[in-house]
Amino acid sequence: MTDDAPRNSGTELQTDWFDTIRINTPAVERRAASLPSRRSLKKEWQAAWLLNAVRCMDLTTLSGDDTEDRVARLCAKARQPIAPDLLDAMGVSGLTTGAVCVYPTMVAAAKRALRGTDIPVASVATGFPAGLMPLNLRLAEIEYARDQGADEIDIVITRAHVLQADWPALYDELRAMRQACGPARMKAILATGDLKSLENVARASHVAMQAGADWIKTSTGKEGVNATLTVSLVMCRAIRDHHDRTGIAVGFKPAGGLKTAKDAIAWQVLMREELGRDWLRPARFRIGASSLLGDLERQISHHVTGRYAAAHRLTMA
Ligand SMILES: O=C[C@H](O)COP(=O)(O)O
Repeated sequence: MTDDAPRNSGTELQTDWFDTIRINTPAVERRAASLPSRRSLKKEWQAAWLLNAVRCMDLTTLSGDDTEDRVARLCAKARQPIAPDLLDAMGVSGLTTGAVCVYPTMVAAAKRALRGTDIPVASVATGFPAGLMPLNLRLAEIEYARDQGADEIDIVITRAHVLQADWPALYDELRAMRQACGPARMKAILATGDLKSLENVARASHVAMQAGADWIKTSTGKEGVNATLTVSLVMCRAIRDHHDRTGIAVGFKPAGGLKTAKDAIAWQVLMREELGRDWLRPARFRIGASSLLGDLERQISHHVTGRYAAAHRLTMA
């Protein structure tokens, strides 16, 4: 999969774009809650959205007991996420996931396992998930992952800069990370569950985009609260505002807790309603998930065969 979105070269820090932002939290929460039911998808349309969720997925393993064998199995799944007979029945071929996402020391194994495909390898870095390491070491970790062959780097921001409203510190740090990424694209993980308010989510989103993040991502998956439709709505509106001001299209990645096909549909409805069809492509939308693929397979199998396949029939992620 070639990523056709131009890089986000960033802008100067522009705090006036967000420092007076106020968010009507109840209204945002009501809008977010309405999203899952906003589109009653007909059967064949629902199957198309399920397939789209697969091609936009960063198939992820970020566990302390990860091994090269597990990464190789994950990559085999990324190459063929849905059984060929099911795809044939739908007239689809060549479906892969959007990327594979691993720890830096697993990047080389992932690159080997994906040889011959154009599936990108994403690597977390910068002291994932807390990010509390000296900056020089965080930058070195980015460089290590890049040199191992990572095509995308998922960095984590320093939450304290947001909680203390130290926007220059956050911007400068993200600029340095963007520089360390070199040719690799940068996703900025905002760890929204740690940011205390929706205003802070919006502000951190703007600073990350101004600093040159190619995507903004909700969560590491390790916070107490990870991706929600409410924070995702706020981030998508920030993306839209940034695009209106600059013409730069920054991508969005919800991560952490997306487990079911219903989740995958709900977030795609959000993207369609808030940002439009162009944001339903892997270049601008990724779902960070370690177990979502299993339910997508089940639902796709049900769409094709009319029954739920037994677990052993599906090579779950
Ligand atoms: O993107 C990375 C997340 O850790 C995935 O979270 P999950 O394991 O809840 O799917």
